Amino acid sequence: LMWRRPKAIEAHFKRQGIGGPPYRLFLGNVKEMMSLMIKASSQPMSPSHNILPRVLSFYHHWKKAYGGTFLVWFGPTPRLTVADPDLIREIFASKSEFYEKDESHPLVRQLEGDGLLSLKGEKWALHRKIITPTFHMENLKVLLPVVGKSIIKMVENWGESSKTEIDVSESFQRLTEDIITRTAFGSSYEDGKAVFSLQSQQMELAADAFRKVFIPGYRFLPTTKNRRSWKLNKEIRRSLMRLIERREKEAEEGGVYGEDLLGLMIKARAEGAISAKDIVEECKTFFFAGKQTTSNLLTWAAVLLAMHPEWQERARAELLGLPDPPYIIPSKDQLDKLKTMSMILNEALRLYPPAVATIRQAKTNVELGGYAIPKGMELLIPILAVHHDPALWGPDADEFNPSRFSDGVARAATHPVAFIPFGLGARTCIGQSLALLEAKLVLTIILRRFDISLSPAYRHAPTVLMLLYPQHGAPLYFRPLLSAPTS
Ligand code: HEM
Repeated sequence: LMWRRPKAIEAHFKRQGIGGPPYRLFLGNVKEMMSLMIKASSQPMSPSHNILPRVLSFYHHWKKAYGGTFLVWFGPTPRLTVADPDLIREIFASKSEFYEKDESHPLVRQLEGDGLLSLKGEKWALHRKIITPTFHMENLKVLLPVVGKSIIKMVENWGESSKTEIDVSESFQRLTEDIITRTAFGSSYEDGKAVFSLQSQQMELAADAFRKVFIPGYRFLPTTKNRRSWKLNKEIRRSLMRLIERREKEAEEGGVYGEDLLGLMIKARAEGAISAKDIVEECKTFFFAGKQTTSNLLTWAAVLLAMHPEWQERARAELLGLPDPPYIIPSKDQLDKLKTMSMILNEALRLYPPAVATIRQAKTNVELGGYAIPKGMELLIPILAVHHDPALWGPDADEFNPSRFSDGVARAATHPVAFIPFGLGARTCIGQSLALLEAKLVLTIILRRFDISLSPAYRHAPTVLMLLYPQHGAPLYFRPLLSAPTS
């Protein structure tokens, strides 16, 4: 009980040499955090990659006074920030049995679904086991030609005038939505598309509500938007249930369930392992976890290539090694060999990680790198801050330099756990290889056809609303290359 009292918690950590901004009644440090954030996002920044002060302004601000590990109050909830890679390794990997996911905000929960991202314990382990084969290499391989076609369709009318301005953050969202639909629903792509289009509307409503999260009780008011959201939810559930039943019948008749997410889960349901509601929630989770993350990576990668033409040239030069004719969609093996492309994507993930932070909760009293952490304590891992730390990455930490990855990910920094865009350990991102393969394919197809540059309308303003995204969009110019493939 003692841990519930702010002064006692502050004293507990003070004794261990950990400070932080002082607790204030009810709001904790939320007021200061909000004003730091509002100030940081009130205007675009210079086109530099030193984005920590703008994106995680509270961490940047208090780190100067209290060091990298400090106590901060999200209202009545204390969180300990942990940016030391040795401690991060303990939390995610070597002592992960002492930590679990935190309870997410009900609005976030509604967005992300009650699936793999938030499940705990045995239920999580079971679902992870059922779902993992969705991402087996064989499945990804057959996905590539189909995905390649959607990408080519996307860029088909980009080069109509000599300079076409495209807001890539929107185009990439539509594309990743298409890809995640194929991964999740396989042969039922068309029906899946209808479900995910409802889910997309639902996400927009929830994101809107999320912005108003500081109005207590807001989501319980029967406002027009909330009523729409309830209706959407019901519709999503109903159409998914219909789809599940149809696929079940097909499987009974044909004997195959399919290796897509839906097929694997329907099989598990037939074996009595999971319920229909579990399937609905996992579909939501996939949509949430797979769509925005990957489209944000693609957006920042395209912006970085536009800002750094010398790396654009190097990436394009590497593509000359792919077999002719260039409009044939490259295979997984060919994409795996694109070393410069991998380095560029890693550097994009380092400087602009779509997931800027994550949280864990101590399941028991536990010792973390010499600190005594009380049961229930929340730990905030500021992924973005770790990725920008000069102590790990050197004095050029804020510069775009893909070469730092030339000897592999583990050797890019002074510590192998300095690079964690997909998390680490048992709860590492399940979609990592899909995301990277997808990103490589998209960039390959684009770089072969276009020169990318910033539109004069582009304003550099990375910001965070759950994920890292460009506050004012990402308008870029795509100039067709003379030798671009014609098909
Ligand atoms: C560039 C793209 C992506 C990034 C940066 C990313 C990032 C992450 C991170 C950091 C985590 C760990 C969260 C934590 O430890 O608290 C995670 C977990 C997860 N990701 Fe991704 N992700 C990406 C793409 C995808 C895709 C394409 C999918 C699905 C198709 C996906 C599905 C998931 C799921 C289901 C989990 C939870 C895994 C578990 O707890 O067992 N992600 N992701």
